Amino acid sequence: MRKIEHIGIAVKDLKASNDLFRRLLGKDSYKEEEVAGEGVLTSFFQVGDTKVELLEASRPESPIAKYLEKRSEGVHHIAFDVEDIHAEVLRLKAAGFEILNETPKSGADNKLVVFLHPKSTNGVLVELCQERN
Ligand SMILES: CC[C@H](C(=O)O)C(=O)SCCNC(=O)CCNC(=O)[C@H](O)C(C)(C)COP(=O)(O)OP(=O)(O)OC[C@H]1O[C@@H](n2cnc3c(N)ncnc32)[C@H](O)[C@@H]1OP(=O)(O)O
Ligand SMILES: [Co+2]
Repeated sequence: MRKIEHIGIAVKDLKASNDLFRRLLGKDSYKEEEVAGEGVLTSFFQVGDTKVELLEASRPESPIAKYLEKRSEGVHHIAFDVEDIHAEVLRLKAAGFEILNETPKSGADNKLVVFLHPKSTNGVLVELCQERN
């Protein structure tokens, strides 16, 4: 794990939350991107060498929709930047962590991503991100 790549925040209304974070951070989002496979609309703010990722559900069965059915808006996951996502999956699996998708899938912002189940990570949903070449 090289650094925290982003903090994912589940929101109900991406436009309203973009405005709020623009006022909070004093800067605009640098990218909005839909990840259809994940059922999310994302918006990214650069903060030093890490990012805030706002996430709105793009369809009812999205993990974000399910999350918001049970909870209020807020921090949804922590993403770590890794150099070799395949090696990290093997390392973490051997260390006893539950990997939700052993085969990396396409994420936002030109990444390959893997998620770990929060029950094996102290209740925090963890995402691994590797920059696509
Ligand atoms: C990839 C695009 C983008 C990017 O960065 O590039 C993203 O970040 S997309 C983010 C959205 N996608 C995901 O979150 C994918 C991984 N998530 C999942 O597979 C599910 O959400 C899962 C397995 C974490 C939970 O799904 P499930 O259907 O099991 O939901 P439950 O409500 O039944 O929860 C079971 C259990 O887990 C706890 N939980 C659920 N979500 C979270 C969370 N975000 N953080 C911490 N804990 C979470 C929930 O409280 C339940 O615990 P329990 O003790 O049983 O109540
Ligand atoms: Co994320």
